Amino acid sequence: MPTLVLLRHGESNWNRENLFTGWVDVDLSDKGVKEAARGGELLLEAGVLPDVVHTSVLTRAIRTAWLALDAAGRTWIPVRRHWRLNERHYGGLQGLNKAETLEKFGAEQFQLWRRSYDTPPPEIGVDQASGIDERYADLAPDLIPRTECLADVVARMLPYWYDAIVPDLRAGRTVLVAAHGNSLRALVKHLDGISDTDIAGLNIPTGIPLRYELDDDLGVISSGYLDPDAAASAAAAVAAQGSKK
Ligand SMILES: O=C(O)[C@@H](CO)OP(=O)(O)O
Repeated sequence: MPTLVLLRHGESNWNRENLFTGWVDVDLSDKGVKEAARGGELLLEAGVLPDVVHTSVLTRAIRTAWLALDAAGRTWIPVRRHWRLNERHYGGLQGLNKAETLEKFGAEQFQLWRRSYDTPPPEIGVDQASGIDERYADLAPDLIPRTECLADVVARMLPYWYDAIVPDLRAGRTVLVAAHGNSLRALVKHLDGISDTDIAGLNIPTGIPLRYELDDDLGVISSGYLDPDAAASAAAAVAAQGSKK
């Protein structure tokens, strides 16, 4: 029975400061480092030992994967990284404070940009796009986003799911995916068949492994956080981020 574990990176320095982050390569805060290690301890305690890990190309997910695997005694497993697991590109909101953005544009516009399925934030200019970062040097310029809504993330994430993650699951491996709030919301939407409307209410907490047991056709048999109480309160805190200065 294939097992898939989704792990959002630990708190980043910009999560701590309540800033929209997206593709900006922000590192973990001290609390995030601890959360990542705790995530690995939860894996160990639950006997969920990954055989392979997939991460985005952003430092906060890469470090989280390593810290969690270190705590679980699994640093030696194969690692694959891909930009398709990156956080949603937040366009012109990147670097802005969430509470100030809510105050300036109002709750409705804020929620549309932040959680609607198909309304992207304002686009950034070509010169500001992440193509200047060498980790994206081999990417066709057209593929480098200048903003994304969640529908865009689903569209760019799914090819990696089918091409790289599904084969590992079909081979019977326990697969860890260390990624981001919105790239994981896109994956959970796909796995659980959540509607375009209902996905607005789903928030993923930092550093708490979310385990899926899948059948041979990769349908979901069961899923749950390894620390459900902590996950519920942390997800509620993510949902409320607009009101936190
Ligand atoms: O800023 C971001 O990139 C994301 C994740 O931290 O934020 P939000 O939860 O508001 O989509």
